[in-house]
Amino acid sequence: MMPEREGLPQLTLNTLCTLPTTIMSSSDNDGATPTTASEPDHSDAIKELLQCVAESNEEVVSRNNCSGTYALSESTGGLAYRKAADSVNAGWLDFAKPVEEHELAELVKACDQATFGRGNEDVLDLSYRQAWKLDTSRFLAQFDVVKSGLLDVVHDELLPPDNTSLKIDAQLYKLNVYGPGSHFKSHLDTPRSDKMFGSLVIIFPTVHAGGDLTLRSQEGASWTFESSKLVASNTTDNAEAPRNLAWVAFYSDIEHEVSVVESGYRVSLTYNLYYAEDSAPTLPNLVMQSATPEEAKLRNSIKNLLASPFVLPSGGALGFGLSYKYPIGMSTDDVDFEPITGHLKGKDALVKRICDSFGLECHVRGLYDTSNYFEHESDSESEGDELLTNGAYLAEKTIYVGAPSSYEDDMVKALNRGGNLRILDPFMPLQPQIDRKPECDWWAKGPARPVAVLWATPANSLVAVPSPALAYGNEHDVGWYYADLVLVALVPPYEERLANVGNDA
Ligand SMILES: O=C(O)CCC(=O)C(=O)O
Ligand SMILES: [Fe+2]
Repeated sequence: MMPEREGLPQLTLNTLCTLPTTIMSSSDNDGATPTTASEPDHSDAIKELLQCVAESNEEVVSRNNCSGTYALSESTGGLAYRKAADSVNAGWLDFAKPVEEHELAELVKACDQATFGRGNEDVLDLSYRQAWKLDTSRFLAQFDVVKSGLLDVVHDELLPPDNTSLKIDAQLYKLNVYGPGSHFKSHLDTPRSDKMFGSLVIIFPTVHAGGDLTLRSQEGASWTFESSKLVASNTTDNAEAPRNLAWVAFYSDIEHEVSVVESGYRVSLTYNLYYAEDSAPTLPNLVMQSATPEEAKLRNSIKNLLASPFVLPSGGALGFGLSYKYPIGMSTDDVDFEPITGHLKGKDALVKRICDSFGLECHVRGLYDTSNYFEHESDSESEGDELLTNGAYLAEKTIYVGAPSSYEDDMVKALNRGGNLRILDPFMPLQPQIDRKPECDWWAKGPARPVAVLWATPANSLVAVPSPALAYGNEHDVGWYYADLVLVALVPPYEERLANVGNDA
């Protein structure tokens, strides 16, 4: 069942990184009291260090796709399909040889119109998507994605280099045919599991024009996969030459669209890419061998931040708004964000790798803020001895709130659980910590610990709540949604972290 969450106000955290006028002083201050205006003010220095991390993070270009071609042979280009759902009559196409347009028109006759997911339903809207599809129950392709070796390339290009035992499970999803006028407007691919990270499309060699796939990164950069050209090189000339299919894999939360097919037919297979069940966690402290200059700069800027005695002298946390979105199960039970920590994508994985190398403990968390939800004053006492406090939290699990009437109690209680962190005044992130000497075991049971959080890269938003109006996917699935999350890197007190920061491994 879909949780009722639409009633929750969406807060913006634009002011989250605003620096206060009073801040803690250097390590000789035990952090118990804010400094006054007469004491040295290091806020500009800290601001600059944070700015440098944010800027170098923006400069890092991490891969969100990979692509190529694959030469078909006699036994890998065949496609059998049932002519109708209730018919035993089958059609046969061999893409290793030239395929005539009328054969593809026959295939289209066997297909259904492709729908797409909008909110909670599959809709047929030809202005948004015009294409045909066959479900996997209706066709059999000779092409074997595992034997092709293609997943090994995807593994090398899109999975974190420090997670060598992570395997890819590719699930065949649909056969699609795009004919003249077909297209698919901008969308994200619907998440179908918390293990799903990517999409793979293979395009068979057929003569067609248009139907290119454009991907748009979060940073606004776009890249076009001209599949029509990649397969054209050998669809027109020598009938005997080996024929290549074109393939592309990308993170499925990347916005993408298929341009209008101008002529001919574009036949594709789509796969959903998952982390295989037995995937092992990330290896700690593995150092990148081939960091790009931008990656090295990011590492250096984080190092400079940690090496400053003015930055979180008694410890705290660095917060990084993640660049990618991650699928979360739609459930009335709490869903743990922690497994995502070992499955970060691209640039997000890089940030974690750098923090790991400086000995910072990293966790993916959801950012929730109750400070503006409720009218009553914060710090209300409730059952037991727990102090329930309104404010911004880094939660280890999703917070499910039931009926609107109980938002307040449910949210505040759930957020004040042990394992969560309460951000010390998010609008004054440099305030000294309440606890002078934070214990190492910050995730131990008990009420949420207050912690000073510096935002190295801004949080995009609070944990995204499912919003049907915004959810456009390739076929709807009620079970999952994409969430905006944050990476929290726990920063030990200045003296304790110095050894690791000095270590330039
Ligand atoms: O065919 C393509 O290139 C992409 C198709 C697509 O985005 C989808 O099926 O979700
Ligand atoms: Fe898609």
